[in-house]
Amino acid sequence: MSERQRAETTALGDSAVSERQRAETTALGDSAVSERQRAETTALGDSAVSERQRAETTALGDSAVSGFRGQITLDGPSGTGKSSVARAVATRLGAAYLDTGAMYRAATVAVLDAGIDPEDAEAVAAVVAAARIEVGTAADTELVQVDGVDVAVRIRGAEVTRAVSAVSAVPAVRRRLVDQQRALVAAADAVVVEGRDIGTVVLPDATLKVYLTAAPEARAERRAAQLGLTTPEEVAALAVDLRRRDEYDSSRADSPLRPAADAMIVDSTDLDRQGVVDRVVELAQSAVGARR
Ligand SMILES: Nc1ncnc2c1ncn2[C@@H]1O[C@H](COP(=O)(O)OP(=O)(O)OP(=O)(O)O)[C@@H](O)[C@H]1O
Ligand SMILES: Nc1ccn([C@@H]2O[C@H](COP(=O)(O)O)[C@@H](O)[C@H]2O)c(=O)n1
Repeated sequence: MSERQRAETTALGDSAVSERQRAETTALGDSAVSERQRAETTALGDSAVSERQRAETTALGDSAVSGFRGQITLDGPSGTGKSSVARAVATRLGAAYLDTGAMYRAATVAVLDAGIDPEDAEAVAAVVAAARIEVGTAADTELVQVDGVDVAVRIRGAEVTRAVSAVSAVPAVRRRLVDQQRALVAAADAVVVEGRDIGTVVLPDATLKVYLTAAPEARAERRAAQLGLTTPEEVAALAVDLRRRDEYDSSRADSPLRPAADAMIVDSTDLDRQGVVDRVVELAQSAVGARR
C-alpha cells in the first residue's frame, strides 16, 4: 500500500488536528508531567476545536483547481504559516502534502527515547539510522510513526520542540530524511512540500518555490492565538522560542534555512491565510502556464 493510501485510510482521522493543537498548547508548560500526558489532558483539544480547524482548512481549499501536476515547495521560518497554507493549497490543488518538519520531529522522538544527548551528533546519527520513521502524505490527516508507534501528538510537545533543531543539524540525519522525502515526492504527481531546505536542497527543480515570511511579532501573536495564550509574558516566551529555533536553523552548516535563489518571497504579515493560499495557488498556475 502506498504512503498516500495508508495516510488516507489511517484510523487517526477525525481527531488529528485537535490532537496536534493540544500538544502544541503544552509548549510553554513545565516538564513535570510527560509531554504526552499533558498533550492528552489539555483542555483546548475538544472536538469543537477540531471541527473548527477542519472547517477552516476546507473553506480555504474550497474552490478546487483541477489538473495541477508538479511540486510546490514552501520554506520559511517557524510560525510563518507554512503548515496551514501548505495543507490548504494541497487540498485546493488535489495534491499530496508532505510536512518534513514532522519527520525531523519524529527522529527527535527516537533520540529522546534512546536517552541520547541531542547535541551528540554521532550517537544521534546512529539512533536515527536505526529508527523506522513514517509520515503520511494526505492533506486532511496526520500520520506520523516511529517504529510503528503513533507519535503525531508527541512530536508537537515542548520536549521535542526544544531538541529538534539540534537533531536536524546532524548531516547524517538530513541525508537519511532527505532520501525518504524524495522517495515520497516521487510517488506523487502533484505535491506540496513544506520545511526549511525544500527549495534549496530537497527539490531544487520544483515547479514553484515559495519562501514564506512574516514579521516576528505577527508570528508570535498568531502562535499565541493558536494555543489560546493571552498574557504578554506568554506571547514574549513564544517569541523567544521562535527566534531561538530560527537562529539555530539558519546558522547550521548543513542545509541552513534560506530562500532559494529562484524562490518567490511571500510576506504574510498583512495577509490573512486565505490571501496567502490564493497567492500561492495563483503563483502555481502561473508557473505551470510558463512551463507549457
Ligand atoms: N496569514 C495568516 N494570518 C493569520 N494567521 C495565520 C496566517 N497564516 C497562518 N496563520 C496561523 O498562524 C499559526 C501558525 O501557522 P503554522 O503552524 O501553519 O506555521 P508554520 O510555519 O508551519 O510553523 P512551524 O514552522 O513552527 O511548524 C496557525 O494558527 C495558523 O492558523
Ligand atoms: N526541511 C526541514 C524541516 C524542518 N527542519 C527542522 O525541524 C524543526 C521543526 O520543524 P517544524 O516545521 O515542524 O516546526 C525545525 O525547527 C528545523 O530544525 C529542518 O531542519 N528541515
